Amino acid sequence: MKVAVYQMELVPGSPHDNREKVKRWVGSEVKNDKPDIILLPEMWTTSYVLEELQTIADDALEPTKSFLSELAKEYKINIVGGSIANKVDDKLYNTSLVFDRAGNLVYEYSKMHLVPMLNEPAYLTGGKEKVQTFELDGIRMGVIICYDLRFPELTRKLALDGAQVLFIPAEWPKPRTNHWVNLQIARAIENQMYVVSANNVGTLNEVEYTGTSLIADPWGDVLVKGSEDKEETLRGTINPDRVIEVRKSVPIFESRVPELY
Ligand SMILES: O=C(O)CCC(=O)C(=O)O
Repeated sequence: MKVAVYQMELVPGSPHDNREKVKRWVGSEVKNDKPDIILLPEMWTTSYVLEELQTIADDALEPTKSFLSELAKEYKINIVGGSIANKVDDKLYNTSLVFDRAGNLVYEYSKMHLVPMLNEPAYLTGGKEKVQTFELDGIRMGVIICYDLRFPELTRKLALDGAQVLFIPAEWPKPRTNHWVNLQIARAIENQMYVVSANNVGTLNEVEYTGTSLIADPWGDVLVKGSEDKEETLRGTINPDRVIEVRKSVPIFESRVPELY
């Protein structure tokens, strides 16, 4: 399964411009070498303009849900649509949308861990639904959003439910780059799964975002890593046999004793 990640520089506060950017990017990536699945960053329609979100967020996932569904259908590709600011009954959620090649919404997840360091709880509401895995082209996968990466029990739950691939849309700031990179590799090693992330780049309100999106394999080897400051595309391949191979050679899932911890 071929993956393309959009490490994107967002246009703050302009969902229309960001949707146009994504449309152009998908068009050119498909022409270059058609991926099976694409990944976008966190809050890619609006960027991190928390104070403006009440006016510019999607309304019950629209219009971005229809936009991504049409893109998936037109190009016959799977889309892990990063996440978007989503208003439901005046509450704002940070919601990820996943589409199959026919444009069907196969999963949605609202970020459950809100970031105190960025004052997110003052603006956003945490998702309350239990996490689930989803399947695309016969491969079981999961998605978490940015700060969720710091909670290993969340990713472990997805792995125990059969996920072989973890997607992470993010808007992760530069001062904590080492946490961003090392925690992703840790999640790949401890769960013996692929980790595929899309962070953004650029600066907003004096916060610099750190790029370094990556694709790590189930051994924890980084197959490809983005720069810290350039918009770019990362490409890699997911091979489910590699997950099985690694899980056989170091059988941690068989060695667990969860009744003791
Ligand atoms: O955990 C961090 O250091 C950054 C998290 C973050 O920026 C986010 O969840 O949007």
